[in-house]
Parts: sequence; structure tokens; C-alpha cells
Amino acid sequence: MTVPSAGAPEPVPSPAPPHVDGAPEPIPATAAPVFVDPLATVEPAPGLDADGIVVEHVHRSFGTVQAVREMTFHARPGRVTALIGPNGAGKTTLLLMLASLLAPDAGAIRIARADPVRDPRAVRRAMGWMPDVLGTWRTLTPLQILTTVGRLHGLSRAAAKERASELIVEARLEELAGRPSRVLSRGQQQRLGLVRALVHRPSVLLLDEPAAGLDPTSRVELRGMLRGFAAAGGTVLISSHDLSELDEMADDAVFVDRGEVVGGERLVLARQAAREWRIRALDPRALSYQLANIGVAFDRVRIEGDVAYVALDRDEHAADVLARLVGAGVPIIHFAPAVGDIERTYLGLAGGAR
Ligand SMILES: Nc1ncnc2c1ncn2[C@@H]1O[C@H](COP(=O)(O)OP(=O)(O)OP(=O)(O)O)[C@@H](O)[C@H]1O
Repeated sequence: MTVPSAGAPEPVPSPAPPHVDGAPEPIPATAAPVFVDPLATVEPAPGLDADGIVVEHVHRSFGTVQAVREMTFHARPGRVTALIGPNGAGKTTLLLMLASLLAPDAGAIRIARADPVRDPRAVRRAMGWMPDVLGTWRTLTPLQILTTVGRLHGLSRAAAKERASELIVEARLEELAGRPSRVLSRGQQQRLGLVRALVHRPSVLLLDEPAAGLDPTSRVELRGMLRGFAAAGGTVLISSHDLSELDEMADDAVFVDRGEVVGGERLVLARQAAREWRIRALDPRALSYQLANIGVAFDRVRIEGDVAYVALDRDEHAADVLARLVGAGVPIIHFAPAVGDIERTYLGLAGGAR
């Protein structure tokens, strides 16, 4: 997962801590000024001629409310990019502008090199849009909806029918293909909404909360579908509040807050926020005893049943703790981050890295 990190300082190597013979080295309780992430890239300012989605210095207000006041990022082809931010951060306003449904007050947007203001038709040809609520003709059947959308995109009657039948299978809606769409469950509507966005074989996909209401099987299918779309060279931008799901699905992340893309020092600090690690052992008592014994500060440990959660600032500390526990003979059966990179960064931002 790569978080765009414009302006991020170079990693600073940490000095080796002093070591007293015989005594275990304490696990540092505060974050060292170190951030080593081989995946992190400092991105050049995106040129408007790049493929995928380019957003440069975009602003949009509603009266006195500045919904989007400074957004610049590039969602690249071949990758799944997550758009993340708290309620009211400006995500929906941005998506509406990308979808050519709302004009920016200032700044520039390109979708597959097309300008949504000057050439909305080109944008709609290149882009598939899945809003969070299906909002479609409730009396029409899924088959009729997909055929109609195909016709609106300029397919012949026969081609639209053929494409609709193909997508009904992809959405696993065969049994409901002839029923009015109002009888569809939330998850079924989501699946229909997704394939509806794919009718015209777009190269860019915009998705708003695509997994809301999906059962676990459908989520796995959605992930596979989006990965396949990106692997074929498509660009995917997903807005969602489900951070663990984004962690599984996204390659890149754009964090927004109060109408702005979060970058620079604030983002670097958030990504350094301590992360909890989930640890289980066959012998939970030995685990808690040895955590204290190897020098993990007690206020960094939380015990829930037979699981220990340990807050550690760096992955190197986690490796060190694991090595020491194993060295002390603790029968570890599980040792993993309790939250992924996106969730950790989000929590770091929410926790005050402003
Ligand atoms: N049509 C509108 N008129 C007035 N204010 C609006 C309008 N649309 C959005 N806003 C305001 O703009 C800000 C950004 O809203 P937006 O819906 O883009 O946020 P969001 O990040 O999508 O939030 P959520 O996660 O809750 O969906 C909010 O303060 C909202 O109240």
C-alpha cells in the first residue's frame, strides 16, 4: 500500500540504542524519528496529461461552506486507490465533480485525459460510476435496467441485451433477472449497481461504499473483480469508511480532511502512529509474564481474554518483541498487526496529527 507522500522528509537512520550486558533492552515507548517504507514514493506533481484520474488544486463551495478547498492527487491506471476521510471531508463532492455531475469552482480534473467540464460525454464514456445507493428504476427488472443503460451508452439493441445477460451472470442475479428491482436486497442492489457501472466497459471506475451490505462471499468477489479490473489496466477509485476492507483492496490511499488532501509532515506523523499487534500464545500467562519481563511498558499492553494487544511504534520493534518472546520460550501461535496500514494512518490522523 503506497500513501502519496508529497513533501515527506527523507528517512533518518536511528542510532543503535545502548545495551547493558545481561539486561534485556527496553522496548522504546516513544516513536523514534524513523520511517522506513520501501513502498513510499514522493510523487511528482501530476501533469494534466497523465492517464487515470488527475485532480489538481480543485475547489468547490456551497454558499459559505467550502466542501472541497484544496485537492490534488493522481489515481493511476493499474491500481486501486482508496479515498478516505471522516464525515463531511468532501469525498462525495469530489466524486460528483469527477463524475461530471458538479463543476469545480477552481482547479482542473481529467478522467482518462478528458475534462469533465468541457467534455462530459467523453468522461461518461470512459468512466463507470457506482453511487452508494442504486437509485434506479424500481419497477424495471435488472435485465431491463442493464439493457437500458447499454442503449443509453449507444449499444445496439442486440449488443445491449447480450451485454446485460453477461453482466447478470457476473452479478449472480440470474434468478432475479426478471423480477422488479425493488425486490432486491441491499447486497443484491450493490451487485447490480456494480455491473451497471461496467456496462460500457469503462477504463475508470468510481465506487462509493461498494461493499456496504455485501455478504462475505460477495465481498471476496468484489475484491477479485476490482483487482482484475486494475490488472487489465483500469483505474479504480473507492470511497469507503470500511478501512479494513480498503486495507485489503487498495494499493494507494488519498486521505482527505476538511476539504483538503492530507499530505506532508502530518501524513508522515500519522503513518508513524503506534500500531497494536495481536498476540496469542498456547500459554497466555507465560505471554503476559514475558511481555513484562522483556521490557514492554505495561501501558502499551492490553489483555483481552487470552489475547494480548501490544502498541508498538515500528515494525522493527514488533520483530524484536516476537524474537524475544520466542527466545524466552513462550509458545506463540499468532502474532499479527491488529490494524492495517490505512486504518493505522487514519487513526493516527484522527488521533491528533493535524
Ligand atoms: N449541496 C450542498 N449544499 C450545502 N452544503 C453541502 C452540499 N453538499 C455537501 N455540502 C457540505 O460540504 C461538506 C462536504 O460534504 P460531502 O458530502 O462532500 O462530505 P463526505 O466526505 O462525502 O461525507 P460523508 O463521509 O459523511 O459522506 C459538508 O460540510 C457538507 O455539509
